[in-house]
Amino acid sequence: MEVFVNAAVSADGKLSTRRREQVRISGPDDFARVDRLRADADAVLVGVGTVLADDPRLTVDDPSLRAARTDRGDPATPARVVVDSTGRTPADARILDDAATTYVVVASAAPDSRRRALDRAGAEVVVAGDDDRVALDDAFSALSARGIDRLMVEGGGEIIFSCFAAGLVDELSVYVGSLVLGGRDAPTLVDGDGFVESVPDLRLEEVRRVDDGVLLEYGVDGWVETDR
Ligand SMILES: NC(=O)C1=CN([C@@H]2O[C@H](COP(=O)(O)OP(=O)(O)OC[C@H]3O[C@@H](n4cnc5c(N)ncnc54)[C@H](O)[C@@H]3O)[C@@H](O)[C@H]2O)C=CC1
Ligand SMILES: Nc1nc(O)c(N)c(N[C@@H]2O[C@H](COP(=O)(O)O)[C@@H](O)[C@H]2O)n1
Repeated sequence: MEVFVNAAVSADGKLSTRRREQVRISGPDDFARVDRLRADADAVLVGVGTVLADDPRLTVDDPSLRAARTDRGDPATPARVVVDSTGRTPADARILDDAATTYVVVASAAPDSRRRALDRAGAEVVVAGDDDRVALDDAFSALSARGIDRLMVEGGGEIIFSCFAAGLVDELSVYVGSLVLGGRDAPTLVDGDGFVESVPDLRLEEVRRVDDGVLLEYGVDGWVETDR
C-alpha cells in the first residue's frame, strides 16, 4: 500500500489553535489541490481526534473529479477511515454519512456497545491490534485486504506521528500558510512522543508557492540518526 500524508500548518508548524478548532490555513488553490489528492486516493484517513474536533466529511467536492472517478469504476468519493481505539466516533458524525464507505478501526478492547452503535450508524467496523490501542500496521493490512492501495492520511498530529513511527509513510506534503497560531498545547504536524535518536529522513522533492503560502513535498527515505 502507498501511504501519503497531507496537512496544512501555520508558519510556526501548528495544525490548529490550542482550542483544537478547525482553522482555515489553506487558500482556494490549496483546497483544490487537496480535493485532487483525495480524488487520487482509495481512502482518506484521520484520527478520532480530528473527527471530534472538526466533524469532517472528507469527500471529493469537484464534480469533474467525482465524474472521473465514477468513469473509471470507482465510487465518486474515496472511502473514509477513522482510527478510533475505543469507538468514540459519534453516531451522528458527518463522516458516517452515506457519501462513501467509512471504516472505523477500533482496538480489540473497544466496548461491544460502541461497535454495535457504529455498525448501526453505517460504519464498517474493523478491529486491528490485540489490546487497547489500534496497531496501525495491522490496520493498514486490513485496509489493504479491502482493496485500498493508495491511502491519504490527513491528520491530526497524533496519528501522523504513529504513521511515521511505524515506518508506514511514503510521501509527505505540507502546506505552510502565512499565519502564526502559537500555543504550546496547539497540535503540530507530528505530535505523539516525538523522535529522539533516530528520526524520519525526508527527501525534498518540490517547493512551490500556492495561494499566500508554500507547498513542500517530500519523499520518505527511512531513518537517520540525529547526531549527524
Ligand atoms: N490543518 C490540517 O491540515 C489538519 C488539522 N487537524 C487538526 O488536528 C487536531 C486533531 O489532532 P489530534 O488531536 O492529534 O488527533 P488525531 O486526529 O491524530 O487523533 C488521535 C487519536 O486517535 C486515536 N488513536 C487510535 N490509535 C492510535 C494510534 N495508533 N496512534 C495515534 N492515535 C491513535 C487516539 O484516540 C488519539 O487520541 C484538530 O485540532 C484538527 O483541527 C487535523 C487534520 C488536518
Ligand atoms: N489541507 C487542509 N487545509 C486546511 O486549512 C485545513 N484546515 C485542513 N483540514 C483538514 O480537512 C478536514 C476537513 O475537510 P472537509 O471539510 O470535510 O472537506 C479536516 O478535518 C482536516 O483533516 N486541511
